[in-house]
Amino acid sequence: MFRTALNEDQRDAVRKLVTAKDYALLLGMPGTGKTWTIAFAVRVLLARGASVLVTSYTHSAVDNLLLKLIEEGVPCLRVGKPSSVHPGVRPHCVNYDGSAETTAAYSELVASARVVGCTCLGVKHPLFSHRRFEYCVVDEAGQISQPVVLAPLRCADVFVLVGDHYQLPPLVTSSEALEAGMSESLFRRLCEAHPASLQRLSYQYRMNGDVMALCNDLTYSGRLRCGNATVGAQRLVLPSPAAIPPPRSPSSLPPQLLAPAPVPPSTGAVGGGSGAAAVGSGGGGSGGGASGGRTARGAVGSAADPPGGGGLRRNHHPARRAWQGKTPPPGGGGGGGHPRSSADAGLTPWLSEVLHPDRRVAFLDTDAISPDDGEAVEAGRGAGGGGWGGGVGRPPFAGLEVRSVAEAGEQRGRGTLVNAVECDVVRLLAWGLGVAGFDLGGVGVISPYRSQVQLLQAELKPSFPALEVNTIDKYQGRDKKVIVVSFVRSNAEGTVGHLLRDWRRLNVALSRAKHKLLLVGSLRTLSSCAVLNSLAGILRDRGWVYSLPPGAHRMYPRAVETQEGVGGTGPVPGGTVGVVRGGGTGGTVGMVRVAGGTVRTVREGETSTPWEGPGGSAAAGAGSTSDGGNGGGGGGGPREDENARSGLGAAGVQSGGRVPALGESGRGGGRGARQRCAD
Ligand SMILES: Nc1ncnc2c1ncn2[C@@H]1O[C@H](COP(=O)(O)OP(=O)(O)OP(=O)(O)O)[C@@H](O)[C@H]1O
Repeated sequence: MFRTALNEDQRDAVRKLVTAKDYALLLGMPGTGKTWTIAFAVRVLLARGASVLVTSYTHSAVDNLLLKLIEEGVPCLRVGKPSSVHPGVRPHCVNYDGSAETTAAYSELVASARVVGCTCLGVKHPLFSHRRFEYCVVDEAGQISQPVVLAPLRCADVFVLVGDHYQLPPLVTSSEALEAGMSESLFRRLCEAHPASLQRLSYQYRMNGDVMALCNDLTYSGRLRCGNATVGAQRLVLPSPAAIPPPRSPSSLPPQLLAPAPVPPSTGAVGGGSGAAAVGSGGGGSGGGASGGRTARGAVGSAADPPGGGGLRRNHHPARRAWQGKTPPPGGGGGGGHPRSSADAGLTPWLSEVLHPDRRVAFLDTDAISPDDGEAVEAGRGAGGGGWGGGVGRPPFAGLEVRSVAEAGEQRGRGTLVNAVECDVVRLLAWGLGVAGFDLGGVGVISPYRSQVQLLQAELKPSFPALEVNTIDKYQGRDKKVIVVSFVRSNAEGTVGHLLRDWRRLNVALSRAKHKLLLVGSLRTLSSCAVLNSLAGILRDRGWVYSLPPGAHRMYPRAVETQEGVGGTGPVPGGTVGVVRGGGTGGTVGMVRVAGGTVRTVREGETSTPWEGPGGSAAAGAGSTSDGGNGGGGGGGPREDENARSGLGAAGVQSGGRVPALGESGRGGGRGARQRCAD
């Protein structure tokens, strides 16, 4: 009867859901098949003659479930504006064909449907005033506030809440509402009050063994398991790894390389190379199979590291040479064969190293990139003579405050927080993946800060349109083969901010990658916060910290070139320049904060006039707190600078900053302010 094969946990879950007398709870860790299981349970209920209301907070979550049901041939009715509904579900929208010409006919459609899908807020539609269902299934229930979830629950005799309260809680921005406990979902409350009603799903089908081990160590205490050995062994496959050229010192770049070059295609091999067989095959790595991450730890630390050892700290150790030897020789591969100067000889081929398929998780530490001793600055200056965008302390934009990259990794404006060095590193990673023939549609770049997302989008999308850049919050429920996280925070004071201190946001960020997880940040800064220090400890223990060499973000000439053409798209409004930089290509780029927190890159020489460029309003994106699903939920998003957030309370960290183990309440976190400024 059913095509879906369930694992043991999923079978237990279906049993629990269909036999519930009043309610049941399903806690599904990332990628454990919640949608898969609910769809199965709904079909069982239908076979027993029941009716089911399928709901969630966002349109995308409702449609995700309906798509699965539609795929299985289940007749569904969708209530909601067709323009907000997934195209695959649209034909199932109520009265989509226009055949119901009267209100009575319209109501009859809803009254007779056995499976109806609608957002929680959509249930306020008059069509639901007389309609009752035997069951109501709420997906992503851990993210829905109590007043919102009550609306659909009152339409049914039995309800099922599905979620994971180890991921982000409901978004609440009002401090009054927070004090009243509104950031705690009903799902969480019931899980804690009535654990007997709870069924857990533990077998995940998303992350490879190393990514899963990281989530297990930090959040799930080893309870997350691989659904099968194939999932555990997944790794990046690069069609042409040898096409990644060797690094160059920016000072040695020949002038012809400073002209714009074609952007590598997002798919297909670029250049040749013979290293593919060496690095693209085999299912090695660790943590595969169905064992928990903790038990695999010892093995992971040794066997999973690429030959030559993982981790930056060992970067210059002779033992690493064997692995480095897999990268193309100087001048080889698809790098264009430009002659390398003697200054290039000792450079670490970090891009080839971190993109090596055996390195399935890596923290790329930026601390050595711009050391205070000026070493990196030396590397960053060079051809073009502009150094860091016209020189430290020399504002190229009259009347605008300038902060130089050399002074701090992060740059703050009023309401914005960006890190241009991280942006450069991410650009190189995307470029390297593209050069190696990887489809960039399989890459997601995420950051906690909306302004960093805007910077990344402005600088990366023109060159790499297939790449998806978004906030961590918006990525909940999503996955990609490769995930790159830009942490942003890098400062001498060790200030991390509320967004990153929320372990649930961190958990979401770490659990999105299927084949490769690359974390970009300042380990020194991040280690000053308890939760992130735990993460740093785990990464160090496993040998997954890779220290980027000085000047790393400027080493690969082709990628430096991609900066060209991504600058300003309109006149510069008044505001604060967060960062000014050059890169030796003659096109100095600056960051400008404009009203509403929107950040634009601009070119030297542009004037401070009101913004009229494409993309319209400077306030676009600011203050929006939902994914476009339903609105509501708490007004404008908080600003991203820490000052603006002060007074909102501590977010999501239990006493001592420890991440609560599975089964612990973590209530301190739940009561804390949720700073989803990124949304
Ligand atoms: N029993 C199973 N056997 C094989 N594959 C499965 C099984 N259950 C789920 N999957 C696969 O696991 C993947 C994740 O499933 P699903 O989207 O239902 O997970 P989820 O828990 O809803 O994910 P998220 O964490 O994004 O909410 C899907 O590709 C699905 O096909």
